[in-house]
Amino acid sequence: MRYFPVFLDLESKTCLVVGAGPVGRRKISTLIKSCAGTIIVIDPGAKNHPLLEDESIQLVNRPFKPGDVDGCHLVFACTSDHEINQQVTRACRRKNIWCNTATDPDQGDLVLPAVLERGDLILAVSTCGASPALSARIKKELASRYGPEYASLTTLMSRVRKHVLPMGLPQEKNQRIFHAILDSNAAELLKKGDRQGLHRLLQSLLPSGAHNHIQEMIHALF
Ligand SMILES: C[C@@]1(CC(=O)O)c2cc3[nH]c(cc4nc(cc5[nH]c(cc(n2)[C@H]1CCC(=O)O)[C@@](C)(CC(=O)O)[C@@H]5CCC(=O)O)C(CC(=O)O)=C4CCC(=O)O)c(CCC(=O)O)c3CC(=O)O
Ligand SMILES: NC(=O)C1=CN([C@@H]2O[C@H](COP(=O)(O)OP(=O)(O)OC[C@H]3O[C@@H](n4cnc5c(N)ncnc54)[C@H](O)[C@@H]3O)[C@@H](O)[C@H]2O)C=CC1
Repeated sequence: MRYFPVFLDLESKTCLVVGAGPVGRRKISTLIKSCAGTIIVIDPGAKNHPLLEDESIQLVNRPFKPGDVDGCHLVFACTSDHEINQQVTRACRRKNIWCNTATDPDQGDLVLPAVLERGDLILAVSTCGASPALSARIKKELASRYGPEYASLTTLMSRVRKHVLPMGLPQEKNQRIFHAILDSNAAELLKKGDRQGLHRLLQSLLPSGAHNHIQEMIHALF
């Protein structure tokens, strides 16, 4: 495997995006959504884009200088100028800072996947730089297979787990319960908005000790 797949917790981390064109803005948008701490954006020509008005953004309207990477945990070089992106990656390398580059992936430390977000279910597709168009295509296919009901299914499964694990059943029994829900039509019931159907389904699949938590498990899923 050319790259190590991972999900980063960026809360309270400082991230820098150099270049706020369409490509840089895609990175900024994901950073805002994943609650990164401070997001510094450097671009001499950054226009008044609504994205850049987010309170987590510190916009710097001038060209990049190597010292800009100081104190950053993660840096994105997103200008369309290879030489500038190389200056960014070199500055990061000198300071051991993780760097992504939009123009010369091999010179950076990480590449970004195409991301489908369904609440806490995140489907990320990468071709390790081989074909971003293929990643985007597969993401689109996944979006039609895994609709918005999968955000609710993920919440439901997390709540079921939270109630079932403390019951102290053998691990195989827990596994059987979780897989039985996933093998059922739970996703379809969520999609159809069939609250009573889901309640009945959980009653038939969960151990009786968890039955008094079913209301709580399905709360606000519809
Ligand atoms: C290596 C990587 C570096 C990185 O940015 O981390 C990189 C590099 C490059 N992309 C280029 C082109 C395109 N990139 C896209 C789209 C996306 N590119 C993304 C990631 C990555 N792009 C990383 C590898 C990901 C992987 O391997 O899967 C996505 C998944 C995520 C994101 O950017 O947030 C996002 C999908 C968003 C979505 O739909 O979800 C399209 C769009 C399309 O099809 O519409 C095109 C045109 C079609 C094509 O060229 O395929 C070029 C050539 C530019 C030129 O021609 O000058 C380079 C440079 C090079 O390859 O040298
Ligand atoms: N990784 C990816 O997903 C993709 C990467 N690309 C590559 O990414 C590059 C950037 O794409 P776009 O955003 O469309 O380009 P763009 O040209 O629209 O935006 C680049 C931004 O960088 C800024 N910039 C220029 N010099 C700078 C400096 N010295 N310091 C700070 N900012 C500076 C510009 O003002 C501009 O706003 C393209 O050249 C392309 O090769 C293209 C498509 C997808």
